[in-house]
Amino acid sequence: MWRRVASVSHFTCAHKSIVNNKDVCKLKFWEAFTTEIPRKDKGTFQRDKTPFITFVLGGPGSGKGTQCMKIVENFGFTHLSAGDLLRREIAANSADGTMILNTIKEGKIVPSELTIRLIQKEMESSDNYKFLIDGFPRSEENRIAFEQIIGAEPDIVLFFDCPEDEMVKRVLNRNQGRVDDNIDTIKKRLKVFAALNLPVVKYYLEKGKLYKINAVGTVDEIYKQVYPVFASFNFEQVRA
Ligand SMILES: Nc1ncnc2c1ncn2[C@@H]1O[C@H](COP(=O)(O)OP(=O)(O)O)[C@@H](O)[C@H]1O
Ligand SMILES: Nc1ccn([C@@H]2O[C@H](COP(=O)(O)OP(=O)(O)O)[C@@H](O)[C@H]2O)c(=O)n1
Ligand SMILES: [Mg+2]
Repeated sequence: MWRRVASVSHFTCAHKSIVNNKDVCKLKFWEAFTTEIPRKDKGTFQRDKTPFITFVLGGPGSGKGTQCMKIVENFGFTHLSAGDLLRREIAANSADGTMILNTIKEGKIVPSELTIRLIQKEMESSDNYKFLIDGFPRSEENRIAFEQIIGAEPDIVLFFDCPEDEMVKRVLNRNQGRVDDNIDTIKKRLKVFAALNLPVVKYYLEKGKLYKINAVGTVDEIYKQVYPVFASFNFEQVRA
């Protein structure tokens, strides 16, 4: 039913980045990573165990998590939401739990090393090689620290472009009991998004890795823009 569309909104041949990631495979993290992970894909996508990393960016309520669930369902990615990993630390009363809670309440960014450690742990314990890293990097500092600690860059970056009033409406209706889904914190998060996250979006636009998605419309309408991005890589489809 789905067909690859010719006008995928990207700014370069995203396959080009595969070459980049083969280079970073020489780094320590990926050496350990790739030797431990058996290939499960049978598709035409040839990466020889090299991780395929997608960063998923967008303001609060732009629909990142919702679209990630659909990508997981269709293309068998492992979804790592930075926010969910941080909230799990709070729920587990970990040593950093209180600091994370206070940071999230203020709509600020948790120190990069901590968030990256959580992401790295999940990646290393996964037997998948396809990752959606949702809500990360939230700042240039996040981005640079990931490159330094993990030694890799994303293959592609999705950016869900959504007007502020729509994001506010969605967050206020989210009803997940989150401490940051109130109007005061949302205002702070939107400011942080504009000041710290949009420069990251610009960086990946200039690098030719960005796929800008119009995040206004129904979930299915938005996914019709997302699907062809992944279909173009010929991953084995879990469900059509
Ligand atoms: N296209 C859409 N139209 C209306 N509501 C949406 C849409 N996509 C997601 N939502 C709802 O908006 C809220 C925020 O979505 P979510 O995926 O959690 O966004 P994010 O992870 O970017 O903060 C959720 O309640 C979700 O069900
Ligand atoms: N890379 C990240 C991601 C989230 N966070 C914190 O976690 C909060 C919630 O992130 P989230 O990704 O779950 O939020 P949504 O964009 O999904 O609404 C952010 O507002 C930050 O306070 C962070 O500090 N660093
Ligand atoms: Mg989310």
